[in-house]
Amino acid sequence: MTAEKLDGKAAASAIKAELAERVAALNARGRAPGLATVLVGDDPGSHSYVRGKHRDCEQVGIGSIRVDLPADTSWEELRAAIGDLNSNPECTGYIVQLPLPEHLDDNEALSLIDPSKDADGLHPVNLGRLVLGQDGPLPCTPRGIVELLRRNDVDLHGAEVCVVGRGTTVGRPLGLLLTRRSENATVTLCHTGTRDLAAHTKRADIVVAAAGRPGLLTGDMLKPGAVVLDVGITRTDAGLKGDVDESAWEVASKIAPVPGGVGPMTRAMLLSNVVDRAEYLADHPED
Ligand SMILES: Nc1nc2c(c(=O)[nH]1)N[C@@H](CN(C=O)c1ccc(C(=O)N[C@@H](CCC(=O)O)C(=O)O)cc1)CN2
Ligand SMILES: [Mg+2]
Repeated sequence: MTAEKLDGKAAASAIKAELAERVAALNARGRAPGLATVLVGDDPGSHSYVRGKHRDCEQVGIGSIRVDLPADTSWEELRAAIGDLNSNPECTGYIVQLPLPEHLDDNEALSLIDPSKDADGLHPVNLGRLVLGQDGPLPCTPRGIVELLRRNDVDLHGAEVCVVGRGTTVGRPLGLLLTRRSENATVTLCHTGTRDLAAHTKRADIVVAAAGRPGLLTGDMLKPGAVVLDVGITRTDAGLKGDVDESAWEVASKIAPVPGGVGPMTRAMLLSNVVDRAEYLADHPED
């Protein structure tokens, strides 16, 4: 068996075309959305993701604001930059690019964002809303995974899903999303403390590899015909490496690879969160 590719690039382009129409309608109503990014430091990966986010905004007609701060930014300076965006009416949503440099705490920074402008769905209030099953912005990678599966007719209802990785941007919120009544999957959340990882992955209909360990998931760890989503991105001298080993292609039925799988969906879902929020504000001007 050679697995079929779950093409995140193609799905993201289709989503962006849909969003461009919604943005044009918002602009015509005088309710233009505006996304801002806050980037601290010189990490080349983060710079490339932020560049991509601004390019995406331009493609769909969303105005964007870029706040780049040096690696030695103090906590007070970061707090001031976030405060400025909280009160800037041209910014309807924004993100703080993660990870921040060592001396700044990611979670403390996220908690300073006005939850109503949290385009990443990572503010504690919005993660709490996800726990409670209330509407709100969803973290972009988990939302992108569910959307990529939906657009490729992969049924989640009753499916056994094994998520490898318990980080706050992917694994943990993905577990919450997949176990909502609307998705109805059964989730096993594995991590570095899991005793026998293969025993869990082998039972799963769908495996999401988000551990950041290149080649971790091999074909012999999969049930034949399983659907696999690779979310681990590691930059090596030989290029980008995902968590999924080549051998998985001979066992799985579908694979979302790195690059070209979940990554482009993460970017498209950020735009979706911004447009969803701008439409809500257009319909509820009193908020
Ligand atoms: N504030 C946030 N920080 C981070 C998030 C996030 O959702 N919000 N996720 C990741 C980084 N990220 C977006 O910020 C992201 C990662 C990867 C891609 C992507 O398109 N990947 C490509 C490969 C790109 C490459 O060449 O490096 C792919 O998989 O095809 C987009 C966004 C951590 N930080
Ligand atoms: Mg830090």
